[in-house]
Amino acid sequence: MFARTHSQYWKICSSIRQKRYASGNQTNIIFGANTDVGKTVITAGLIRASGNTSHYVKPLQCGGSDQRFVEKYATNVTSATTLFEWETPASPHYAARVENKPISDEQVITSLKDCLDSLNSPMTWVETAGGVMSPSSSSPDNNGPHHARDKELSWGWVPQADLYQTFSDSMSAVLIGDGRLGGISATLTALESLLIRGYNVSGVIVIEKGYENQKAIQEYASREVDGRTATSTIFRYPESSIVSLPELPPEPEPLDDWYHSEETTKALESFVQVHLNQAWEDCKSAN
Ligand SMILES: C[C@@H]1NC(=O)N[C@@H]1CCCCCC(=O)O
Repeated sequence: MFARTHSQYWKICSSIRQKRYASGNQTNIIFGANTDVGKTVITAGLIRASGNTSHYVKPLQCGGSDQRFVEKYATNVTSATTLFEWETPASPHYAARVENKPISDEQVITSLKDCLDSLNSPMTWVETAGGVMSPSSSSPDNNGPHHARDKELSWGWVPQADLYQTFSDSMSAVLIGDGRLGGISATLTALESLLIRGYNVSGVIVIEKGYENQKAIQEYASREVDGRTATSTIFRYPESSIVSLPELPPEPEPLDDWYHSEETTKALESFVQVHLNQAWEDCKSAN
């Protein structure tokens, strides 16, 4: 299943890799352990922490506008773009069907590639929609044997981890974990889904909700596997790879104080400066 998706876009992928490495640009892809875990809040925080030359891209948006949130809270963002949007706040495959607005895998990948080619920035942040295995947008053109399909309509889709797999070795992945009860399992499941697809996962960031989920994820990743710690096989810097952020204030309170707090600022700045940059070097040298 994965090999087919990969080979389908292989040519596009190679050209992306060559161009991105040649220009020294770094592209990060943000995945979530689930929807509503704080992907956009953290992406805006990472952009705030990464200086003045960051671009934000949201390929699929269903209801609301994460782009507007990023523009509001990360005022240093150089550009923010949404590629495809639907009004229905639901899974992209469902929103596409109910609004009769199909977008195929190929359209998403080609449009994202064109967008990345047009940006000349040291740092780009691509935010996925929902969780790692949440569906892509559906389309009658998504009709390969690997597409999940509705029998009557035949508008197929793939999990987003498969959709973006073509970028797995040209982007550095960051997983936003789930701080809720049940979030340890959701985060570890999402992490494994990314790793088996070959993504370079540079770290996991969790907004805590009173359950110390980050600690459990770090403990699990640090256990011994075949005489080595699991963390050392996944993350180069185990201590700084799995990061926790303080609980968010209750809605609709603004997030300015949360972003300005020492705990949030320090955690995100060190993640961007030390960890992500190193992860990116690793990603480059592996190619
Ligand atoms: C509704 C939200 N809007 C958006 O742009 N992303 C979210 C999509 C959530 C998809 C969840 C599908 C699932 O995994 O069940």
